[in-house]
Amino acid sequence: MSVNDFPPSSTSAAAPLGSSVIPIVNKLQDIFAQLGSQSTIELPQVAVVGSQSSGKSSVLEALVGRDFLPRGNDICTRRPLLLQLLQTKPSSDGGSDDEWGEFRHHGGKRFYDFSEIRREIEAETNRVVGENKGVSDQQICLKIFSPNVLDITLVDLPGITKVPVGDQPTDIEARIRTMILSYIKNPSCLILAVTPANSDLANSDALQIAGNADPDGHRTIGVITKLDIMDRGTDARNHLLGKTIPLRLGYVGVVNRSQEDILLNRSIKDALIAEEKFFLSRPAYSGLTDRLGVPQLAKKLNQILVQHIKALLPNLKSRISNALFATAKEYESYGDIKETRAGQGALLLNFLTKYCEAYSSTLEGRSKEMSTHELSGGARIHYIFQSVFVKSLEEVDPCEGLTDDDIRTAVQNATGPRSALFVPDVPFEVLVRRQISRLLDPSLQCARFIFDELIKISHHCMMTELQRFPVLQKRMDEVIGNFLHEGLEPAQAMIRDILEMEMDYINTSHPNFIGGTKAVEVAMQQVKSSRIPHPIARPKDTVEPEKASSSASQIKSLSFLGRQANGLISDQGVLAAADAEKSAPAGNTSWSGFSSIFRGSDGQASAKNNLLNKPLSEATQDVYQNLSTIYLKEPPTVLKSSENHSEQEAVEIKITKLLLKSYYDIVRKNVEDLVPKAIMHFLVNYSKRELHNVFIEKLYRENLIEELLKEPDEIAIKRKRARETLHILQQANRTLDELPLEAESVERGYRTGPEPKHEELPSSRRSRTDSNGYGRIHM
Ligand SMILES: Nc1nc2c(ncn2[C@@H]2O[C@H](COP(=O)(O)OP(=O)(O)OP(=O)(O)O)[C@@H](O)[C@H]2O)c(=O)[nH]1
Repeated sequence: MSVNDFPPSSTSAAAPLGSSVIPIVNKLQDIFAQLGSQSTIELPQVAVVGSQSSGKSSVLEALVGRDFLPRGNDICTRRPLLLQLLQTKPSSDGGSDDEWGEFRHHGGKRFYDFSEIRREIEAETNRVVGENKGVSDQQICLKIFSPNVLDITLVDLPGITKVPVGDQPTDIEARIRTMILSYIKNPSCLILAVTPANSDLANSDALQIAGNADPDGHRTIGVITKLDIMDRGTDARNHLLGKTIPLRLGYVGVVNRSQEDILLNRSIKDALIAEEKFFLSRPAYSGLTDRLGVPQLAKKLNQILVQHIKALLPNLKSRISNALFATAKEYESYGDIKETRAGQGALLLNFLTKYCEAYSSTLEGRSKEMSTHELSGGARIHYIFQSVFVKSLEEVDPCEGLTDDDIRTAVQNATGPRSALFVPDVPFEVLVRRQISRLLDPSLQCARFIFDELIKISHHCMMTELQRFPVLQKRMDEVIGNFLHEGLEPAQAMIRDILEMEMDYINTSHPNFIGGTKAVEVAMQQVKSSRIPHPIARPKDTVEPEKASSSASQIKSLSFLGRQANGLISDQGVLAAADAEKSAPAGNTSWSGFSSIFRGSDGQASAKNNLLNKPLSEATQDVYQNLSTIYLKEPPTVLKSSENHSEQEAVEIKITKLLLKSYYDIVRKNVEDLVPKAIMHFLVNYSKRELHNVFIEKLYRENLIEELLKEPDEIAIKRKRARETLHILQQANRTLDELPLEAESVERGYRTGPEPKHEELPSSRRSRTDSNGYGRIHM
C-alpha cells in the first residue's frame, strides 16, 4: 500500500469546514447585513443524530476543532445544544481574545475559556433536568465567536436511548425521537447520522431516523465512529463502501478521542494525528482515503454547503436586482436638492407646469397613465353628463307629482270666481313652471359631481416627486380647491339662470311645441278611444251629431292654445270656433264642451225653464207659499274641487297634460344641452385654461419659494438611506456577477480527490491552516 492511498497528512489535509465558502458567504453576508437584518442568507444547520454514546459530540467537536462539549460513556447530551458559529474579524494582534462563547441564558457574558463553556453546558443541563439523567427538549443556545468559523448552526442532540434510566420517563425513546425529528425534518438541515462501528449498522438508530426525515438521502451523511475499538478481526470496509446499507452521500469513518484520551487531556490536534496514523496502519482501509477521517467529513460538508450556496445564487440575484430597481425608483422619487434661489424657482415652476400639463392631459384623455380597467379623467366627466345627468332627466315623467286632481284644481283656481269661458292658459304655465323647476336640483347636482371629479383628478395629478414637499403639495391642493370652487359658482349661477329663463318665459310659439290645436285634437281622440270600451256611456253618445259643433266651440274657447307653432292664431281654429258658436244649441248637455262653457248649465237651466214656462203670478205664489227659509251649510275651511270628474274635465286634464309634456320635453332638451355646456365652460375648460395662471399668481412668489420647497427631515433621511442602499445594491450586483465562477471553482476544489498542495490553497485558507500548524478544523 502506497502512502498516496491514505489521507494526506493533517497539516495539508485540513479542510476547514466552510473555509472555502467563507469568502463567498462573507461577501454575501456583508451585502445582506447592510440591507437590513431581514435579508440574510440561510445556511443549512448541521445536526448530529445517533444512539446514545455513539460519539456525536466527539464528531462535532472534532469538526469545530475546539474541546468544549461534555462527553462520556454515560448519557451526556440531555438537552439540544444549538451551537451558532459566528465569524468575527480577527484582531490586529491575533490574540486569544479573538475567540469566545456566549450563552443565551447568560446574556452578553463572554466565556474565553472553552473548558468553562463545557462546565456551563453541564450546569445549565442540570439546572433544567437535574443530575439524574433527565432529558428535555429545551435548547441551550451557545454562540461561538471566532474569526475562523463560518456562520453556521450546528445542533448536538440527545442520543436515542431505549431503556429509561434515572429520572427518565417510560416513553423516553419516543420523546427523544420526536425531538430529533423536529430538527432534521427541516429541508435545510444536513444530517450526520452517527453509528459506532462496534455496533450493527443494520440496526443503526441514526440511519433509521435519518431515513425517516430524508428518505431520498440528499442531505444525510453516514458517519461511522469508533473504528479503533472494533472487534479484533473485523473492519468497517464494507460499511464505508455502502455495501451494507447504501447511502446517496456515502459514509465517512472517523476515530475520535476515547474516554481515556479525554481523561488524559489529549488534544484534538493529537487526536487527529493519531487518527491519521490509525488509518495508515490498517490495510483494510486502503484505497478509501476519501471516506476516512474527520478532514474528509469536513470536506463532504463543505461540498454540500457550496451546493447550497450555488442553489441560492439565482434567487439572490433576482432579489438584488428587484431591490435595485425599486430603490433606484425610490431614490428618483426624492429628486435633487436645489441650493440656489434661481434653481429653486425653476424647480417650483417646473412642478407647477408639469402639474397643469398632467391636469389638462387627464381631462383631454392624453394621460400617459391611462387605465384600461376603468374610465378616468375626461371620460368620467362625459359619463356623468350622458349616463348620469341626461339619462336621469330622460327617465323623469313630465307629469310626475301631478295628479289629475291637481290639474283640475289648478284649472279651477285659474278661472277665479267665474266659470271660465275658455280653458285658461294660466294653469298650464303654472304647472309647467313647477315641473321645470324640478330640473334645477339635478342640474346643480351634476355641476357638483363634475366639481368632485375635478378634485379627484387634481389629487391624481400630484406627482410622486411632490411627496417630498408637503407644504407645496398642501398649498397646491388649497389653491386648486379654491380655484375650482370659484369655477363652480358661476357654473351654478349660470345653471340657475338657464332654469329661470326657462321658467320666466313659456314660449308656446316654440316650433317643437305641440300647440293648442293639436293638443285638443289628440285629447279628443284619446277621450273618444277611451270611451269605446264603455257602452254604458251611450246615453250621452246620443248627442254625437252635435259633437262636431261642440268641439268647434271648444276650439274657439281654447283659441289661446289654438295657435300654430308660429304664434299666429290658426284660421281653422278661429273659423271652427265661429261656426261652432252659431250652431251650438243653448242648454247643450253634451260632455264634449269645456267646463268653462258648459259647467253647471244642466240643472240650473232646467229649473229656470220650469219657472219661465209658468204665468208670473202663479209662479210667484208657488214660490212664496211653498218655500220655507233656506239655510246654507257652512263652507269647509279647506275647499277641494268637486270629486266628480265630468268628461269635459277629463278632456281639459288631457289637454293640459299633453301641453305640459310637450313643453317640458323642449325645456328638458335645452337643459340637457345647456347645463353640460355651462359646466364645461365655467368649470372644466376654465380650470384647464386658467390653472397655470392661478398657480403662478398664488404660488410662484419670491417670498414663498423657500417655504414651499421645504422638505421634511425624514425625506432627507430617506434620500440619504436610498442613496446608500442603492450603492450597496450596485456593489452586491457586481459581486454576484462574479460569484457563480467562484462558487464553481470552490466546488471543484472540493472534489473528494487528492488535496491541493499547500501552495495551491487560497491565501485565506493557507493562513488559517498555517496558524494552527496541525490543520485544526475550523468552520
Ligand atoms: N475509542 C473511541 N471512543 C470514542 C470514539 N468516539 C467517541 N468515543 C467515546 O465514546 C463516548 C461517547 O462519546 P460522545 O461523543 O459523548 O457520544 P455522544 O453520542 O455525544 O453521547 P450522548 O450525547 O451521551 O448521546 C466518549 O467517552 C467518547 O470518548 C471513537 O471514535 N473511538
